[in-house]
Order: sequence, then C-alpha cells, then structure tokens
Amino acid sequence: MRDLARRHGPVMLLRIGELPTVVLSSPEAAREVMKMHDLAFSSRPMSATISEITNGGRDIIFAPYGEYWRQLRKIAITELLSARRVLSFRRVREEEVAAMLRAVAAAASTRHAVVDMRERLSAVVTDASARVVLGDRCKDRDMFLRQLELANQLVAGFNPADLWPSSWLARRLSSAVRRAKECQDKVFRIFDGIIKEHLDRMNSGQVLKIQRDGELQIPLDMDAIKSMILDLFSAGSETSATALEWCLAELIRNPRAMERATAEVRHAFAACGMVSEHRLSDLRYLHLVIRETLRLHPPLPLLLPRECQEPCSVLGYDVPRGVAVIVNAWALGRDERCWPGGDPEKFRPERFEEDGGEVDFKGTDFRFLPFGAGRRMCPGVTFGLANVELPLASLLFHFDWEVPGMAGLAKFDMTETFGVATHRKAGLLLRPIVRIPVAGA
Ligand code: HEM
Repeated sequence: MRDLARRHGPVMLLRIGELPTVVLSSPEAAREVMKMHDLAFSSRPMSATISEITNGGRDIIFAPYGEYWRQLRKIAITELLSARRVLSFRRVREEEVAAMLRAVAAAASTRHAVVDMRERLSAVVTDASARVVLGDRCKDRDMFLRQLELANQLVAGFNPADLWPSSWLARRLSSAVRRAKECQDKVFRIFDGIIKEHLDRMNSGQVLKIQRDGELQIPLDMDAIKSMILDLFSAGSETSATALEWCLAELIRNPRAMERATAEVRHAFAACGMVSEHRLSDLRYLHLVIRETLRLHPPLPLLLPRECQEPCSVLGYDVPRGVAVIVNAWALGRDERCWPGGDPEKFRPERFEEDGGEVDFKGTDFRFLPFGAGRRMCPGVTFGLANVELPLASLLFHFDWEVPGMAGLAKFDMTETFGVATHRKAGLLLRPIVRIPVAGA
C-alpha cells in the first residue's frame, strides 16, 4: 500500500472485493480524518468475522461510537489503564519479569543455551496481563495465545465472506466465519473456567470486579465482560509482546545501539544488581530505542480501521458514508518527507534526540501514530509501555545476546507476518550470556 500510495497519492480508494476502502498515507490526510473530522470517523467497520469474535461489537474496540462504547472505555481506563492503576500493578510486572529472567538464566547455563525469546516475551506479557485483568495467571496460556494468533489473522479480513459480504455463496464457501466462532468459543471457555474460579474471591481481577461492584449506566452481562477481557488481551498483550520482540530484534541487528542501550542500563542500575521500575525514566536512550522501534514497526501497522459516518472531504477528495478508512502508520513512519534526519528505513534511535524530543506518539504528531489518534486512540499507551520497558531493560542489564549460527547480521531476517498485528516471521532464537547474575537463578 505504501508503494501504491507513492504512485497514486496520499488518499487512495481501493476496492477490495466489494468493499470500498480509503487508504491514507500522509500526515496531512491522517490529521484530517483523526482530528478535523474525528467524530465522523469514530466508529469502525464490522465484518462477519469481527462480528462473530466480538459478539456483534459488544467489546470496546469494535463497539459503535456512542454511550455503550463510552462506558466500556471509561471502565477500562479507571480500573486498568490510567497512570495510577498501571503504577499500582508494578509488583506484578516485577514478579513476572523476575520469573522470566530466572528461566533465561537457567537456559543460559545449559550446553546449547538457545532460548526462543518470542515465546518468553509473549509469556511474560500475557502472564502479567492475566494477573492484572483476571486476578491470576491463565492456565491455558499457550492454547489461548494460539487462539489470539488465529483471531489476529481472521480479523484482518482477507477472506471471501468479509470481502463479498452480500454474497451468500462467498459466505458458504468461506470457513473464516465458522473458524471465528470456534475461536471465540474456545477463548470464552477458557475465560469461563477462570471466572468461575475467581468470581467470589476478593482478588478477582480488575475487570471481573466491575460487574459485581459497579453501578453501571448500561448493565453488562457476562458475554460483554468476556468480550471486553478478550479486547484487553488481544489489543494489549499481542501489541506489547510484538513491540518488545521488534525492539530486541532491532538491537541485535544494530550492535552500536545495543552497546549504548546496554551501557546505559548497566550504569544506571549497577548499584542495585537488578532493574527496578521506579527508576526506568532515567533510561533516556532506551526510550529512544522504543520510539524508533515503534516508528519502523508499529505493532498495528494499519492501526484499526475507521468507518465514515457522514460524507466528508479529505484533502479535497469526497469520502462517502459507509466507506472504511485505513491510516497507513507503517508508511508514515518510513516516509522520507516526514523524517528529515535521513534514511528513514534505517534504525537510528538518535534521530529522536536530534529532534529535541519533540516527536511523540501522543496522537498530536501525525507523522508518528503507533497508538492512533483522536477519540478512538489507544487507551493503553501507559500500560503497553510498562509492558515493554521493564522486560527490555532487564534483559539488557543481565545478559549479552548472540544469534547462534548467523553468518552476518545482514542475514538477520526482519520479514513481517500477515495479520492485524505484525510480528517478525522468523523466530527469535537467541543465545543469552549472563553478565550480571540474576537473583534466585
Ligand atoms: C505497544 C502497545 C500498543 C500499541 C502499539 C497499541 C496500538 C493501538 C492502536 C493503533 C489502536 C487503534 C487506535 C485508533 O483507531 O486510532 C489501539 C486501540 C486500542 N488499544 Fe492499544 N496498543 C497497545 C497497547 C494496548 C494495551 C496494553 C491495551 C490494554 C490493556 C490496549 C487497548 C486498546 C483498546 C481497548 C483499543 C480500542 C480503543 C477504542 O476503539 O476506543 N492497547 N491500540
């Protein structure tokens, strides 16, 4: 889509199957949709597969703009995602990261000492999120992650039932809607088990307490609660784990950046022998690394689609009602016009330093939109960053990293997978070398 936009301009109308889809690929176009006409683009298109997975949009991500959505979003923010709440979950994150470090250190002491870091990163984020959202680890975590991965592919929408919604035949021939239903059933069954175990406990997790304690304007039944929990996992864990994986992969591929980030964290925490969350804000370069990673690899490269609710004009082009609108954040992050520091394809965290720290992802700078912007902007920025910062800093503090059997770093594969969230296609098999011992390992 980036290459097409270079030929046809920053506002393109694509007809994908039966679906007219407007693709925006410049900061100016993104600003018009997410700021000037934000209200008109504050709902999302609903496909047959998304409808199955979200119970017809009874979750936060796909609920139509309105009172129901506002209530769900408010609950998620007050119970889970506000800066104060995120801070209060610090101990959970520290415990989960400590467990991951012990497991990596144990693997480092074996003869082959190769660790599947994707698996580890995914596990640490999922376990920490499960403890916060549900009140305990998810026993069926691996099965759950497989279902999330499947949902990630299905909701991308490239199946006949979603592309030709008016066709009875396409719906019959496509297995996607059936698979989406099965996927939702399996995930809800996992939640049922956890909910049953914890509903009566005092520590039953932030989201489960809402239904019991809350005086809600619009009452939520258990299916709505489960849809919301699924959202907080799918939007939260998958994105944070993906960002973490790209951070580590980029550092491996860029030894100078790795050296600088490692030196910084080892210097900052030398006296404590471990990384603790309350001083993470001292790590200036690490934050530049995270920003640069999100620029090159926004975990949701096309954000989440919006739908035009009333006819609008975007950069002089008419956008009719009902059209899906996609902002190509991946293309914005790699646009040479937006990143004057030079070579936008290159991983160079220093570019954010040279910029005087001005460019941020708070939804006001339309060159850099890893979390989107406007009313439907990601409410989980603080939670997501907390999921990335502590594990990343800790892994650099305790270990050096090698890629086993790699002839040269140029061969380190950065190909992306297909899906709403895109992670690296190749696994992240790395050899950790302990530099600073891990407590309890
Ligand atoms: C690095 C981590 C994350 C990234 C890159 C990310 C990115 C995004 C993006 C691009 C959107 C769509 C925004 C738009 O339409 O303008 C979004 C929406 C959303 N995100 Fe995140 N996210 C992250 C972490 C999280 C976390 C940790 C949570 C919760 C635990 C979360 C919950 C949500 C929800 C509920 C929405 C839907 C908001 C709505 O439609 O009103 N995200 N996220």
